[in-house]
Amino acid sequence: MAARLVRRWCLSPLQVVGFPVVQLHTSRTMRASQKDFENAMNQVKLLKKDPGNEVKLKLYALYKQATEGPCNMPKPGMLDFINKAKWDAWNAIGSLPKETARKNYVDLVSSLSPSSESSGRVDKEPGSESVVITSEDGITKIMLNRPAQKNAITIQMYQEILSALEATSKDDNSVITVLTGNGDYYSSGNDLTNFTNLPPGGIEEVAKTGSILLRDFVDCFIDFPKPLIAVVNGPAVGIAVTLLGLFDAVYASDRATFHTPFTQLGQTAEGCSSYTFPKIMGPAKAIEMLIFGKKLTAHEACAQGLVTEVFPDSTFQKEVWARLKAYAKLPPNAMRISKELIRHNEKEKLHAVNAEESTALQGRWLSEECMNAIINFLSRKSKL
Ligand SMILES: CCCCC/C=C/CC(=O)SCCNC(=O)CCNC(=O)[C@H](O)C(C)(C)COP(=O)(O)OP(=O)(O)OC[C@H]1O[C@@H](n2cnc3c(N)ncnc32)[C@H](O)[C@@H]1OP(=O)(O)O
Repeated sequence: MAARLVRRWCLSPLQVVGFPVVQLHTSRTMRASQKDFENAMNQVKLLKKDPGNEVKLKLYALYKQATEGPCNMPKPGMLDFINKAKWDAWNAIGSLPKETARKNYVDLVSSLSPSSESSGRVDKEPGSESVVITSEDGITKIMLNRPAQKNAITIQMYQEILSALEATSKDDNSVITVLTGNGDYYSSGNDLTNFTNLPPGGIEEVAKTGSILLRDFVDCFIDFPKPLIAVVNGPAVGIAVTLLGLFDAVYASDRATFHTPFTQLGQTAEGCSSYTFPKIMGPAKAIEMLIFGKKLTAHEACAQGLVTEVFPDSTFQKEVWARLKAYAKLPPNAMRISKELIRHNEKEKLHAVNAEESTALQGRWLSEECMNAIINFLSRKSKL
């Protein structure tokens, strides 16, 4: 769903909002600035990189102000996420004169033009896939690969990770499996735009299918039969943190942080963390994280038992991969049977917890608290 949203924006923000270009040819007396405005609109279509939702909302708002004046449209409903974010952006401009809006639009587009694009941030993506799966020396590496979006997990990525885990659990050449992130983040958790592209069944359908996918996804971690290691290369948020309670070892860079801002998002714990976190760190510390959204440093998470070991960022990759290569040479069947012995008594409980958490979230995703939080994120009124 997120990919679809981005693709829609990438075509052109103006195509998304459905404006016919001819609408702009209005007055001969405004031709000079009108021409700049039209050129700017064409430049937007030629942008090589998606400028991001915040900029696109600004462009949209300035475009509307420049062509129609102040926003006097009725406010879209709560569930109409995208139109509500656009309405908010346009309405926030107030009574800015049309000509100023036109000039601001032209200036903003020029700051995004190809020359400034080339001096901007470059994504270091080794491939275009959002999840990259590689196998070497008995190690299957599942790497989240959306560094520009802080490795936020889209619906498609959940499905790809799930399929990769299923395949690697049956692959005799794969001894240990690693989940990691490309770029500065491990993962910013669930992609918040997963909830914004509404199917015909509306938000209820999104919540229902999301809850089923979440349950299947987490079940796969509960049942994974071989050693599962998290290589936490940077900050982790939401589901990227909670799942760690189901891993067999968690190695973290000292740059990593661990944040579960569920309450702030109007949401509740998932990934079995309502059970694993109190068990790992005791209820008092688990509640600080899962209810109050306290962010832990890597060393704090290690002291609480969520992280196995912390490494200096400068040597993190080298040290961790050297260790994992050695572990992958250990007898695989002995490791698998030991894991089964350690984990099997908990499995039934974990599946029941996962089912409960997924059902609770289905309800949360329909709540006003959650919708407001997502709208706020999309319109960038607040950051965590
Ligand atoms: C099947 C469904 C299962 C659902 C399971 C439910 C899980 C619950 C959770 O995981 S809750 C956690 C959700 N995550 C968040 O709330 C994090 C939101 N992101 C942020 O707060 C910030 O982006 C940040 C703190 C992670 C990083 O801030 P920073 O200022 O360093 O960077 P930017 O904000 O500019 O981010 C760069 C671009 O990345 C996009 N992005 C980052 N995280 C997400 C995300 N979780 N969802 C969607 N998009 C995300 C961000 O929008 C920027 O994109 P842009 O350049 O296009 O604006």
